Amino acid sequence: MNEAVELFEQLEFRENPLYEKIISDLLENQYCIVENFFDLEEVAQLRENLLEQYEEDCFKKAAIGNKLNETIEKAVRGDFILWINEANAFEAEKRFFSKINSFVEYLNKTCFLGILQKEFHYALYPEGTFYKRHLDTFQNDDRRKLSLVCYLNDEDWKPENGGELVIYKEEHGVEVAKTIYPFPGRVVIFESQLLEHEVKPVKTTRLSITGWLKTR
Ligand SMILES: O=C(O)CCC(=O)C(=O)O
Ligand SMILES: [Fe+2]
Repeated sequence: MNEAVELFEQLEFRENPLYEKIISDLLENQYCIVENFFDLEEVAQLRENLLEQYEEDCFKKAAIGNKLNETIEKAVRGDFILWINEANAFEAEKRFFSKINSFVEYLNKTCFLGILQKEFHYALYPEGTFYKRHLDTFQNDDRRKLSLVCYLNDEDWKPENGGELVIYKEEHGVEVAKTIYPFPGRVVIFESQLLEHEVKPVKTTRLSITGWLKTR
């Protein structure tokens, strides 16, 4: 790289307190909860996009495993998903990706994680559905490094609605369960290959975007 450009890039780098907090939480706990990563206006627009496409029948029953190993298994997960294509994204989705991309760029500058790819899908859990305890990595694919879940529920979403995310992790040799409610605007980030987790049965339709930051 040209020296002037390199110097400019160094000068341009600004420490971001929010991203630094996420990174230190991830290093310490393997997961991190970020409140208001998206504001309620952004959440409302993404929710609208989700529901419109759901009503147009664009969603499909989520499967277990990747495309080489696809089995629909209602006993394991009951959500419906739609992959989001960044190349022909709606306005709200473009803003979503620009926030995600800025975070990824920061990660790559500061953590050498080598995130080169990402994939995100909308998810809708109808009443009565759940996702049993699992790890977000497939037998034939270990490229997923970080899982991100962005909740798109309504502002008046209540804990009685169920659908908590429970993350299982080891602390001082014992397993502890961390219960995380899907409040709107909240984003949960965790190490895809390390932390098992589940979605408890949902009592009211539960909306989210889930995605993975991947190497290669
Ligand atoms: O929606 C959540 O809280 C977690 C979803 C999940 O574990 C997954 O899609 O792999
Ligand atoms: Fe998962």
